[in-house]
Amino acid sequence: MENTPVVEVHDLIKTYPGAGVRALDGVSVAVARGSFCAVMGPSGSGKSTLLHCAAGLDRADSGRVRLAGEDIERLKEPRLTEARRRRVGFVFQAYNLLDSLSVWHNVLLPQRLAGVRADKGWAREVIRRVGLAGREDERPARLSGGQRQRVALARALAGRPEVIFADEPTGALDLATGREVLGLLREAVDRMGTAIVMVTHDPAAAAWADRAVFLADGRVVDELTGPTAEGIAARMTAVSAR
Ligand SMILES: Nc1ncnc2c1ncn2[C@@H]1O[C@H](COP(=O)(O)OP(=O)(O)OP(=O)(O)O)[C@@H](O)[C@H]1O
Repeated sequence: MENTPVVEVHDLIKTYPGAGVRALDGVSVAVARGSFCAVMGPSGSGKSTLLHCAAGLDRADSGRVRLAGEDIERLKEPRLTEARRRRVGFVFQAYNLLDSLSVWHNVLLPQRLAGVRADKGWAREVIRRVGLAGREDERPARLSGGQRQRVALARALAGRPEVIFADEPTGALDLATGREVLGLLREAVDRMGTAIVMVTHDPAAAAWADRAVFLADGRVVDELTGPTAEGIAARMTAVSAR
């Protein structure tokens, strides 16, 4: 079990209704437990579609999706939602916090929705780890972009997911704030053993990952292990010129 990839997709094909081209055209990727994988590629190459299908937020037309060894493409609702809530955390570019709730209640919301008893001690700990101890009662609207993304990360970590899917998590942040958030994602991998799959356009952000996978026209066309920002930028130029 320990050696099973935390995310494994095989030969995913997806076409959106009405769209002529395949958003995913036979994608296979495996992400090791406790590792950090960046997904890169030109606009429209299928990055978000891959993330959504791998996380069980959307269904591919065909292919296999395994989360922590469980075949999720066969699961019907509500079991798919349950599997997602049990195994997966999400961080989005737009934070997706509820302004009507405090930081504390935003962090606990996924567990409330799942109807499971929240681990409040752990929630306090992850809020501390993202640097927001003492801000639990505040509303997200009063926080900066970087602080809101820290709340979103605490919310993702509070359920002890095996993997966090992050879609452009630093896309709305300035450089320095983005770096702080990437440092926290890296810490979640190194200290908590959470795997992260992160879609990004930014080579400097992808360089925080252990591995970068490159998509073009719905296919995996390249990958780099132990990537540097320069190495990634060079590959991106090559991929975009295809
Ligand atoms: N809801 C949708 N309906 C129709 N077509 C879609 C939909 N979502 C994505 N597509 C198409 O699928 C392809 C892949 O899109 P996707 O958003 O996955 O790419 P991406 O690499 O994440 O792009 P970006 O970097 O611009 O976010 C594109 O051709 C896009 O136009």
